[in-house]
Amino acid sequence: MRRASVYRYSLPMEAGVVLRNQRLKSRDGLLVQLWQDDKTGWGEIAPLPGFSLESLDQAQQAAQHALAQWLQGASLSAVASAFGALPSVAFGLSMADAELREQLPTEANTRSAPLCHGDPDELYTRLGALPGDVEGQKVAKVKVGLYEAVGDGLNVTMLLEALPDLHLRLDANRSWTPAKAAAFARYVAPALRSRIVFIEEPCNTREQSREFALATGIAIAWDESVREKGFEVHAEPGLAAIIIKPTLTGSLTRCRELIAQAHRAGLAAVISSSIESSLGLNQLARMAAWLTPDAVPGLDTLDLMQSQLVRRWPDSPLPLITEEQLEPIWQA
Ligand SMILES: O=C(O)CCC(=O)C1=CC=C[C@@H](O)[C@@H]1C(=O)O
Ligand SMILES: [Mg+2]
Repeated sequence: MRRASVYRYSLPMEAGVVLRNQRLKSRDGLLVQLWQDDKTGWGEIAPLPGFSLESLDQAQQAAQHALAQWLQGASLSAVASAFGALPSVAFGLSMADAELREQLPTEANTRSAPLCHGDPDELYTRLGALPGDVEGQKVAKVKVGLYEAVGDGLNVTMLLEALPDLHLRLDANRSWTPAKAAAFARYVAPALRSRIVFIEEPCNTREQSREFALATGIAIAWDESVREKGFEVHAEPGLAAIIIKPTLTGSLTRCRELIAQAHRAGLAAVISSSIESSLGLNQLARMAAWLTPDAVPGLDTLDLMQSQLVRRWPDSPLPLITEEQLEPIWQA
């Protein structure tokens, strides 16, 4: 016997979370729970405002339609894979299905790359205490491109000089012109550059980012590009990794395809958050342990929220909203 429930959640965010010039006051999304005989599985469908093209209402309609088909006996992974245009729905349904069918291993990699912001002294203490990854490397992530490029260069230099075993991932979200990117690099000594694991999308265009990598010796990673029409994974000089945000990318099958392509091309694949709740983040951490065991995932976004949802994230002090506190908005 099959049963399904859909829940809608709205989690208050910390004041001041701004995404692509838009203040995000709450993170809104859906949880889907499936039952079949004595088994159950959860999935999260949470289109990210400013990034996802689908709205939450569209996602909810599509999810309910798909679940109705599943209840009639259709395979959910086949139905989910058909939602190419609604990646958040494809991802959430495919994860619920994978949990139900016990295909998603339970071991999780919750040791993600910390997102660095705020007071430098606090940052040194936090990064100094950071455990190493499988290769013993300490990896943290710093956003750049929000203020002056020269300031970013100085800040990165300060961190790398203060912590000799630190490796940094940087993320510019395509915000630099070639001149600004060059100004940044001028303030990072060549000897320090190899400890920049990569910088995600430094420039406005892919071509400019490639030129930046070649000119500076600083490796780059594709993030936004991975979700653009016609993108194909290829090894390229200066390219170190692709970033995969499953909520923005699609079904588990689609994500696995991209990860396999990256690995075949000799690139790292980094699973990263689209600011999911603690339930979604836990599932991403399980995906990371399973499919990208050599890459520390980018999942340090729970602190942007004021509570956890259904499943706890290790060591998080945030209060938990439990399953019993959720009211289904749809059941069949
Ligand atoms: O990749 C990570 O380590 C965390 C996720 C992260 O940085 C982001 C998630 C979602 C939207 C963006 O603001 C941001 C990004 O720019 O990649
Ligand atoms: Mg980014």
